[in-house]
Amino acid sequence: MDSAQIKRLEALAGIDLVKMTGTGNDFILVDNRKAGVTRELMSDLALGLCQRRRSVGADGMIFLEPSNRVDPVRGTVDWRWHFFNADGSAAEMCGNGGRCAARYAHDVGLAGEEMVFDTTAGPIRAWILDSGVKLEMIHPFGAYQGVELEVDGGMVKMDGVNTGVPHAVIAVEDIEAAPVVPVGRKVRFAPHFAPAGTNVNFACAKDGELVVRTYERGVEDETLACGTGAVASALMLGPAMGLKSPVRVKVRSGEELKVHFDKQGEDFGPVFLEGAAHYVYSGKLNAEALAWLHTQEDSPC
Ligand SMILES: N[C@@H](CCC[C@H](N)C(=O)O)C(=O)O
Repeated sequence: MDSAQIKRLEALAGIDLVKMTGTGNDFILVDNRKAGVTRELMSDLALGLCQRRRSVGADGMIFLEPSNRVDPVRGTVDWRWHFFNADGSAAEMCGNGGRCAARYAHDVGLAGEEMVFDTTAGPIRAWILDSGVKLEMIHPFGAYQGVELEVDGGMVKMDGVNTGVPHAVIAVEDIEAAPVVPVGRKVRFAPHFAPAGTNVNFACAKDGELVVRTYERGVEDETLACGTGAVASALMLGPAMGLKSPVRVKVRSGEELKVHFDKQGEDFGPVFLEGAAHYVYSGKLNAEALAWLHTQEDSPC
């Protein structure tokens, strides 16, 4: 990133930021009606602010804007988002970010307690509940079973499905010992999934729930939770492991998500994701939060 772009980003100093967490997956949110961040700055702003220890730190950044679209199936769309992973890449959908953004949209008056918002993956219906937020997900697609890939000389078998973003799901016996980062990263970048890549989940059934750990694309690490990953794992492994809808999914933070579906043959029926969405803090952007970008400037040589 050149110094002119960093200056344009620093000129956003003073805009309001909110930090939220959805079961340990954390996000910076911006009400873009007030902030007015232009589309061409969003990815770099996300990259700048999501850096942990040197900036705000988050798994992703979300810009919320009003919408005037009417969806033929889900009706009036209240607002739309631009979602970015911590590495600045745009993602089509995010389950934990979706719950956080829905609560924030409600609180800043972009929507009522029931709403529809637009993502790149399609419109999502959301409900604000006393216990958290519930999302009606997009219709999952592209399900596959039994794909085997060679990783470090051994074969790794996986199922997968797109629940808004692509997910591979690997069943394991011992979730604590699951090689989430070393194997997850190799599967995520495997030529089989190129060019989009995939998120990679490791899951096992324990005490009547599904325990899931996720290597996230765009964060390029294990995160404490992944909503679309919880949904993919519940859909692909839940029934085979004897877990009925709603499947309770325990994520790496130790918190729980609920996945509702109605599997009839190949069809999953309407799919819902339910869980917590909490505020962490609200503040104003300080230009110094982007200071670390200066050390990343393109070198002339
Ligand atoms: N954490 C999210 C998924 C965010 C997008 C993902 N990293 C991707 O690029 O596919 C969730 O809760 O679903």
